[in-house]
Amino acid sequence: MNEVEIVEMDEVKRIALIAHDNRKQDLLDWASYNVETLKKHKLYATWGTGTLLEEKLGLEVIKFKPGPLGGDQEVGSLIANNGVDILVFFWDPLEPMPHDPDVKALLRIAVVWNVVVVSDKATADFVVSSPFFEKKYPRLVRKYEY
Ligand SMILES: O=C(CO)COP(=O)(O)O
Repeated sequence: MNEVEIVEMDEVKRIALIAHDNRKQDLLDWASYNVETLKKHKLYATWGTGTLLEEKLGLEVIKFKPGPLGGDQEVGSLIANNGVDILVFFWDPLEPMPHDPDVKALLRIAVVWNVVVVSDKATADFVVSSPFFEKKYPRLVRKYEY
């Protein structure tokens, strides 16, 4: 058995929000419906997504660079340093991107650290209505040797 440690998620979740251009409206619609809930949490986003969330919904967001210019990697770095509890990443399943390796790396590192990963509205609805969304949650993370 691999050794694991508990990394407690607080009541206030650290949520990274990212959407590819074809999915930005889907993310905006979901965030708009849940805006009062999202206001209670700490939000991060890549530049384009964060700007929309600020301008359209008035959310307070800590923004990273645009996704294709390193923003996805910045979010990945935050995950590796235990700075994210939930990654809401509405990625585009129908269009190849110049930064596909960054997208894959971000999705991969989120699984390495057992972060909650959301890629579509159905899962987003389940996650936001989970009792754990506003409660502490003992996240199990494998203890890696290095
Ligand atoms: O390309 C993205 C994620 O891979 C999204 O980037 P923006 O939020 O900066 O548009």
